[in-house]
Amino acid sequence: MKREVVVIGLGLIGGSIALGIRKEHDVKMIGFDINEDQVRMAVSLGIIDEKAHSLKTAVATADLIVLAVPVAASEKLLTDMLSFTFKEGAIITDVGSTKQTICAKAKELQNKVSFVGGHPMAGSHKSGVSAAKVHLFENAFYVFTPDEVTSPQVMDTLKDWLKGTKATFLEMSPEKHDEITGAISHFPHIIAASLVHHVETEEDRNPTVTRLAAGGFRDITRIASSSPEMWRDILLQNQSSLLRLLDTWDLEMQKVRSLLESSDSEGIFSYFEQAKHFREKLPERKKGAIPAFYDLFVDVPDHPGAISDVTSILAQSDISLTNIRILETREDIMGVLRLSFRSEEDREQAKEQLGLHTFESYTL
Ligand SMILES: NC(=O)c1ccc[n+]([C@@H]2O[C@H](COP(=O)([O-])OP(=O)(O)OC[C@H]3O[C@@H](n4cnc5c(N)ncnc54)[C@H](O)[C@@H]3O)[C@@H](O)[C@H]2O)c1
Ligand SMILES: O=C(O)C(=O)C[C@]1(C(=O)O)C=C[C@@H](O)C=C1
Repeated sequence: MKREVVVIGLGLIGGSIALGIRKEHDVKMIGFDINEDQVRMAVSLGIIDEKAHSLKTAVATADLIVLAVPVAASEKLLTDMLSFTFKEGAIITDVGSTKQTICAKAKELQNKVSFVGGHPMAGSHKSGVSAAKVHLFENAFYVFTPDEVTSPQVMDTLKDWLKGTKATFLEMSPEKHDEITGAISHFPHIIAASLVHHVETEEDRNPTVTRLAAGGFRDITRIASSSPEMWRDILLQNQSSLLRLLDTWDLEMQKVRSLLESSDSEGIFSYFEQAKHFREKLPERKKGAIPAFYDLFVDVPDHPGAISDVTSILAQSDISLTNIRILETREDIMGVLRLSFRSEEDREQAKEQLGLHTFESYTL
């Protein structure tokens, strides 16, 4: 009999985790989602074998249960599970971007089943199972938040289940997790959304502002296209860290204001210089707060056929693209193509091949 895995929430992350598990384990993959379209899509993409008609029944025989729903829904599902029965030795884990509330709630299940909080720290602004990828977490950090009752055997079993994600596992307390992700993930999402609102306000004075909003603005606000439901829940569950970060952010902005008010040329230069140094010291190959995909930017002349020239070169070299996007940043002169690859190796190879055909390309 095959072992059974139940994934609750068949979206970007649930789908990618299911694919990662399937890569290394021959299991019966059962999916559950309140959105029937996502369930149908997950079946047709071969991500799950079948849908769970009743969550309670599916969970009762599962060896592994993965909660991959927005964090408030995870908290609610854990409450529902207080009346469920579980197979002996079963493990529940979640993938939520916050850990304290969920882990505290899961403690109530402690006498029935093992729970280990988890957070694969890579993703995308895209939602839904159609965006799921087996490589999504490759090289990313995957944080676990075991507690004092979690046995080493449970941790080993869970890591074995998830080894197909090719992520780097690490452990920390739920409190530390929320403090750190508050600073490097949750707060930046607030800033991205605020920047978009800021420009929207500016539109009243300057109606062309959105048409001209290009390069830098688009880069820094990509994550403002993420799921509002997911981010509402994250903010509410990491309220105290985020309120503290809003205070320190106010101080940061006051620092910039005073440099500008005093026309402190040297101070303004070193403000940017120090940020550049710190940014460049961040580990490049790891996923996480920094690019979730291996992107390459290619300058393309504005003439018909230029894009197909680029894709043909890649096809001839057997390099697969995971995404291609035209960035309208340099109207009428030169366009920029953003090509996304599955791995660093594919990106390097693409850069080399395009270079041989006089296409200039660069990474950010
Ligand atoms: N998107 C990211 O970049 C990212 C990265 C790491 C972790 N996470 C975390 O992963 C979780 C899922 O995020 P996602 O990006 O996959 O979202 P998603 O919107 O792609 O998928 C979530 C799915 O959960 C389903 N769902 C919602 N409530 C449910 C319920 N009560 N029962 C069953 N299904 C339910 C939705 O219908 C949807 O299909 C969130 O907790 C998020 O914090 C997200
Ligand atoms: O790349 C993105 O779009 C993301 O926002 C991914 C991101 C992040 O902030 O890095 C978002 C939330 C998750 O909990 C983990 C990863």
